[in-house]
Amino acid sequence: MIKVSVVGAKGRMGSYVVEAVNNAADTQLALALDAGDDLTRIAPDNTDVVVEFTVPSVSLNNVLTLIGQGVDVVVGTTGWTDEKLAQVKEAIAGGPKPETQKVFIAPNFAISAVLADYFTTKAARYFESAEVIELHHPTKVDAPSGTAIHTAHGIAEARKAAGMAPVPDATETDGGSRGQVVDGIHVHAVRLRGLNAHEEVLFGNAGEQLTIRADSFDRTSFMPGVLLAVRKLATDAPAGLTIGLDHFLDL
Ligand SMILES: NC(=O)C1=CN([C@@H]2O[C@H](COP(=O)(O)OP(=O)(O)OC[C@H]3O[C@@H](n4cnc5c(N)ncnc54)[C@H](O)[C@@H]3O)[C@@H](O)[C@H]2O)C=CC1
Ligand SMILES: O=C(O)C1=N[C@H](C(=O)O)C[C@H](O)C1
Repeated sequence: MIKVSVVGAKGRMGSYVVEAVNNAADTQLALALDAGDDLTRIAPDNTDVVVEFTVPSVSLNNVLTLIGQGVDVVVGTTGWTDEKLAQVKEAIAGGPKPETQKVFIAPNFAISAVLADYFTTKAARYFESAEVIELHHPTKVDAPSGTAIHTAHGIAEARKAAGMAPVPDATETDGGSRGQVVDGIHVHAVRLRGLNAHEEVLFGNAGEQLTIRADSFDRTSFMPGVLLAVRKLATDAPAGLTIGLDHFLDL
C-alpha cells in the first residue's frame, strides 16, 4: 500500500484526491491537511507520497517544507515560475535526501490536456499564427491557467527550434483585448459559470486553420493522472524535479 497524504484536502481538487486515494486498491490515506494545519506532521514514517493542491501563493512554501520533511511530493497547484522552480531544486540539493528526493509538478493531470499539449508541440512549427484560449470556472483564482502558460511555452520553444519569425500581428491599439503575451504567444482567459477546465489552441496559415481542444468537464478527469504520478513516485520515477505528466506516458 502506498501511504498518501493530501495537502489542500478541503479544496475542490484536494477533496477529489482524498476520495480517489480512498477508492484505489493500492493507496491509503495518511493525513488530510488544509490551511492552518502543521505540515511537519507529515513525515516518512507515516507518508510515502504527498499530493499538494492548494493556491499559487502558498504552494512553494508547502513544497519546501515537505522537502525538508524528506517526503516525495506530487504538486498540482499552478503558479510556478523559473525562479520558484530554482528554489525547489536548491531545496532538494540541500534537503535531507538530495540523492533520492522526488518532486513532481504537473500543470494538468487530465490525459486530454496532456495529449493536446503534445499534439500542439508537434503542430506548432507548421503554422504561421498561433494563439491559446483557456476557459475555466469563475472560482479559479489565477489567469491565465498554468496549463495555458505551459502550452504557450511549448509553442514558443517549437517555433524557436524551427527558426520561425514572430507570429504576425498588426495591432497598434490594445486595451487588453489581445490577451497576455507569454513567450510571444497571445493567451486569452475566459471565466464562465458552467465551465470547468477547457483549452483551445488555434493555429493558422493562409487559407487554413487547425484547432486543438481539450475539455475537462469534471474533476474526476484529473484523478487517473494524479494516481499515476503517485504510483510513479512510489516506484521508478527519477529523483529530482520532474515537470509534466508526459514524462510518465509512453508518447
Ligand atoms: N494540475 C492539475 O491538473 C490541476 C490543477 N489545479 C490547480 O490546483 C490548485 C487548487 O485548485 P482548487 O482545488 O480548485 O482550489 P481550491 O481553492 O478549491 O482549494 C485550495 C485549497 O487549499 C487550501 N489551502 C490554502 N492555503 C493552504 C495552506 N497554506 N496549506 C494547506 N492548504 C491550504 C484551501 O483552504 C483550499 O481548501 C490551483 O492552483 C488550480 O489551478 C486545478 C485543477 C487541476
Ligand atoms: O483551476 C483549475 O480548475 C485548473 N487549473 C489548472 C490550470 O491552471 O491549468 C489545470 C486545469 O486547467 C484546471
